[in-house]
Amino acid sequence: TAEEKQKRWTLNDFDIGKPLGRGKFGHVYLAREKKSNHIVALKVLFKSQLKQSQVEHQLRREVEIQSHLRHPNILRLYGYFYDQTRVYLILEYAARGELYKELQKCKYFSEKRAATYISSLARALIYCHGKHVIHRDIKPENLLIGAQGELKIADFGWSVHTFNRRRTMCGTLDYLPPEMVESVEHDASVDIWSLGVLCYEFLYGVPPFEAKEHSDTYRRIVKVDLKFPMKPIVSSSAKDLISQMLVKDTSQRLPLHKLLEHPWIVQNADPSG
Ligand SMILES: COc1ccc(C(=O)Nc2ccccc2)cc1NC(=O)CCSCc1cnc2[nH]ccc2c1
Repeated sequence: TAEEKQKRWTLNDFDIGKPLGRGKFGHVYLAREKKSNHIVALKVLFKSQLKQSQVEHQLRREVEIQSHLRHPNILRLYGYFYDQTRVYLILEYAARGELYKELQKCKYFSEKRAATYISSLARALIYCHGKHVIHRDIKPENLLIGAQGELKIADFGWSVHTFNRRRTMCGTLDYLPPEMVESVEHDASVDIWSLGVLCYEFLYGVPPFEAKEHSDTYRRIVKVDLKFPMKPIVSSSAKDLISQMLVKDTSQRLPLHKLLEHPWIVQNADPSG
């Protein structure tokens, strides 16, 4: 609400619960806001670590970006506060946890589940691109599952406004499109490539360009060395969609709104997302 928006939060406003995980810059705890009993995830970041990694400006930009994003498939950042030594992010709590753990457990997803996830992510990315935000780091580790089974894009550690594109290498190579691996200018179409990689991994349980060595993954990405295994059985319609997203020429990648009209999505995605 509006009053929650500008309220000055302090640690005393929350009961702290179990640890939810440990990020690069700090720990995340389940927490309950005392007055409303609202369950949230409280991410604690150490100022000292932010300073030594020179990411304070990035955190400020991210909080700025997040405060304008409202979408059912994007994890909310409700607010933040700080004390002498720490910065606290008040984040939405995704009750069904981390997607990559679910993917490890199931090995791979059914076509209906994969299509439902991909279409909800496409709608979230269309929303972000409409606000000139490209995410650039769509991978299973950055996705959480809400109480109704809906997917939430959860980590904006690398989202940037399209006008100030940066060429930092972020995390694993598997999800990076050729133009980022070759470190040339890139735009919102990087998210289409990553969504194609994600769709492949949802259906096969491994990313399309996986290789033992980084150098081999790099070679496979820039060559777009896309192969579909015989197992598990995947419909040709799904392969057709993936082949239209994993295209080297960024202008030839299937636009996100066209993805939502693709037969595989129309026939398999649950509209409620
Ligand atoms: C909108 O989201 C975020 C916004 C900002 C940042 C962030 O740390 N930015 C940063 C930090 C330092 C330097 C620069 C930028 C992180 C997130 N998101 C997460 O960290 C997701 C997991 S924490 C939440 C959460 C929820 N629900 C769960 N259910 C199970 C586990 C779990 C875990």
